[in-house]
Amino acid sequence: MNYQTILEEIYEQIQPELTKGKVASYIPALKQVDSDDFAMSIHLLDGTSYNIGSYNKKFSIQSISKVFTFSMALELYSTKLYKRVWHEPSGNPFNSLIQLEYEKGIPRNPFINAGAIVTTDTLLSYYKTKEKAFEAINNFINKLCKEDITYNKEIFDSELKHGFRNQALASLMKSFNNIKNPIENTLDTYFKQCSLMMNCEQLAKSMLYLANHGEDPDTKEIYINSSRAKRVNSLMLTCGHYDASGDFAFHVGLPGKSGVGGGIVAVVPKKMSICVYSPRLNAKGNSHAGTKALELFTSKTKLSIF
Ligand SMILES: NC(=O)CC[C@H](N)C(=O)O
Repeated sequence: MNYQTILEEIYEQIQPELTKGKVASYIPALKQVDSDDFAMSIHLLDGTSYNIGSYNKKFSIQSISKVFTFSMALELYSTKLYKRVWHEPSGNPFNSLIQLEYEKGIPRNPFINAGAIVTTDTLLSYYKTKEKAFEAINNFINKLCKEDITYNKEIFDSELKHGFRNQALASLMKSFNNIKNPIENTLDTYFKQCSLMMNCEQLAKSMLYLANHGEDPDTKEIYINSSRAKRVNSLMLTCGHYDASGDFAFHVGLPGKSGVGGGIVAVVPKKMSICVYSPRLNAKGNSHAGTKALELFTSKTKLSIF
């Protein structure tokens, strides 16, 4: 299959979609992007990669970071992690508080904000300080993408200043004793992981371990064991797009994870990983053109898992 030609076709067909949707503004610093931007990268297990658009441009990975922190926490805590965060779709927006009150502070899954905050809290307990916890997260991703990435201080500060809902989620969970560290330390680490900056090519490369049973196809390093890789992929499929996860599975048919920075990563098991970027979001907080581009990709290649 000629993947470069497929990317070129998608690039052409996606143009009318690039002006639809809205860039996230509830974190003010996220607004400072070229709103009609588009990029897509594919990384195959044999190391070959294909790119189109502004694939070298870094953006804030936001909730895509939740895939990395969940992988790390699962490796450290195994099934004990599920006592503090479940593995069911929430059917609610990513920053919703309602279900959390009913369900006594146990978030539905690690890919909504509440679940990701708990996951980060478990890493903080393990690494003891917020500096060491963030360093471990940053190093984990550096290793996966084989480059040193950094966080954007302006985006981090903006989220810290405007993250009222996340503070509410963390406080509510603390009241149920499901946050073990001081809230400010857990949120500091969570906001930093969200403000990590990566480009499409780096993100696609970083996801390869999930297309390969948890193992780096290049170095053979095992990041997570194969049954845990299965768990991460299945949660990406069922929960990776919040209350649009069903819609994403319906139209795209791949495990995927979005972030409000406009990125989406997707995994074609045993074949490749993909990243697409376009900052305008649909009503559910997922990249509008990014979702459409992935739908075009699986339609053209028949590489959906279904
Ligand atoms: N969906 C997202 O990407 C949300 C992440 C964002 N940092 C938040 O907590 O609101």
